Amino acid sequence: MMQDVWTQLGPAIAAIMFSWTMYQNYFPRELRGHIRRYTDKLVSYFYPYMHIIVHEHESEGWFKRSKAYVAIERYLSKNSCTQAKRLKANTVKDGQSLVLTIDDHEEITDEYKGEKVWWISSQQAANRQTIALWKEDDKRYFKLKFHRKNRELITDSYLKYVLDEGKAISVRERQRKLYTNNKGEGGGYRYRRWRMWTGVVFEHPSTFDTLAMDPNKKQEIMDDLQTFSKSKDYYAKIGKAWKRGYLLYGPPGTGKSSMIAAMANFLQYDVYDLELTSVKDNTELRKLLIDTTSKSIIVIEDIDCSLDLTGQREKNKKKDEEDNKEKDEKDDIKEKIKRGEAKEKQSEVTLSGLLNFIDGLWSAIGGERLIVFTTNYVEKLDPALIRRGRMDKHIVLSYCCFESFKVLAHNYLDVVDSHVHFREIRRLLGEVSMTPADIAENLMPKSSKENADTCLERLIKALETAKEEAKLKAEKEEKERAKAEKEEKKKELTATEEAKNADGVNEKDKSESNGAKENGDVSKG
Ligand SMILES: Nc1ncnc2c1ncn2[C@@H]1O[C@H](COP(=O)(O)OP(=O)(O)OP(=O)(O)O)[C@@H](O)[C@H]1O
Ligand SMILES: [Mg+2]
Repeated sequence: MMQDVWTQLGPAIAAIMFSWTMYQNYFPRELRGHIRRYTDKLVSYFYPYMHIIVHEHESEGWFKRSKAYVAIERYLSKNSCTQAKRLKANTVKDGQSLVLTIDDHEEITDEYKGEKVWWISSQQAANRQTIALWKEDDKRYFKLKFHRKNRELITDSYLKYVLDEGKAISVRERQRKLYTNNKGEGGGYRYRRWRMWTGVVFEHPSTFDTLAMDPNKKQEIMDDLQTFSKSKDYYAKIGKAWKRGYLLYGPPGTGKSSMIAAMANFLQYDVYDLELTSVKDNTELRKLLIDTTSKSIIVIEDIDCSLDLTGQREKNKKKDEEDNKEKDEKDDIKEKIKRGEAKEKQSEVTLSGLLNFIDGLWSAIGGERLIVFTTNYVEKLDPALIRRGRMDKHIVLSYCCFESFKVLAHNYLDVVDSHVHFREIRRLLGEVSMTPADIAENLMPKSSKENADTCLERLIKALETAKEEAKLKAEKEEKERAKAEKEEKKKELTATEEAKNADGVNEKDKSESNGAKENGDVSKG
């Protein structure tokens, strides 16, 4: 039976193929175009579906894959595993993981607002007859098929949704990087631009869960970050560049750097750690800014040490003074060169250059960026640098409170909620200041024999020692203060006595001179 069917079908197929070849070879091109147009029209009467094609490579920039194609590929990878029978694996994250997507000529179904659409992955064979310098690959494309009645839904919102989702998946799954700027020396512009930032894989394990701080404050920061990352339209509406400045300040070891890592992990951002002292001048600073990508945190640690900002400001004000100083410096450098001990040239970045970096016209390029400054001495910074709008949120990270300690005890020792030593620790933390870094060091088991009890006991001892030291220091300071006060009083007393004596002498001189005057007058009289 089956054999009969094939026997009849064989010649028919052969005839169709023959006619097709004849048609392709002998019909004039223009005529074929007309025929195609009319057949398409005819088909569209009976066939209610429409197609949109997205090519892998756009005509210009042949070597670069189309961003839309890549986004669609990522979007489809969500459904491909469950629907497609043949999958294609692409490596991402520098070869560390695979993204599965539909293979050529596979079809998967998607649903949007209750309407069905179909995605087909296809390829068009390359023109093998062309003589080219490189071997031309087959041209891949995605074909989106949908019902005519959904035309507006698909073109107005579905395509945007697919692209946004695809991009979001790429961002979520990308290998995040930690960049640092290179010293801008040597080479032409191209060379320097190529190597403006050097990146390594960002793998800091700090998260908001591991960060010890007041839970309410922590939640507030997380909410702030979350709101920022979702406020693209809002920022556009109020006419502000989509960026936010954070100033983190507090004593060393209170978690400023740890918080930056936690922020990056929370928002899935890259980190650009900017070493200001290596930046040659304001122009290079601007180039560095332009070279950063969206969804990133630009960090300047210890901003007070990076530049002599107050000095720079005064410099601007007192230009004459500066000119003289510069001359002296130049003479000094010449002298040093003579002696062969000239140091590397210092950064010429100025406060106004930095202010421009934070909120000048160029800062809006790229969007979705956090700028974070850290410092141990907030009072040293120029108010212009940290005013709201530049540094929108000021966060103080301070000594460890009991709530912060509980987070550390949980993380380091798996002690949840309570322990017999907690009362004592709570009392001591109320009396003495210790940084989370010091607390953490005491809580960390140093050998396999140590357990939660021994670590907490060590912490109590350390807190008691710190309390004793603080007491001794306070006593010493009090003594010094009393001594200084005493000396001050003594000085004041001597000064008043000297003044009194001087007054006495003056009075005497006065009366003597008056006496002489009177005598003179009398003698005159
Ligand atoms: N709030 C905190 N929560 C959890 N761990 C902390 C905290 N603060 C400090 N630590 C621990 O102490 C170490 C040092 O902290 P970190 O480098 O974040 O301090 P810092 O404030 O940046 O100090 P510096 O001002 O010296 O740069 C971290 O590796 C971390 O283990
Ligand atoms: Mg730090």
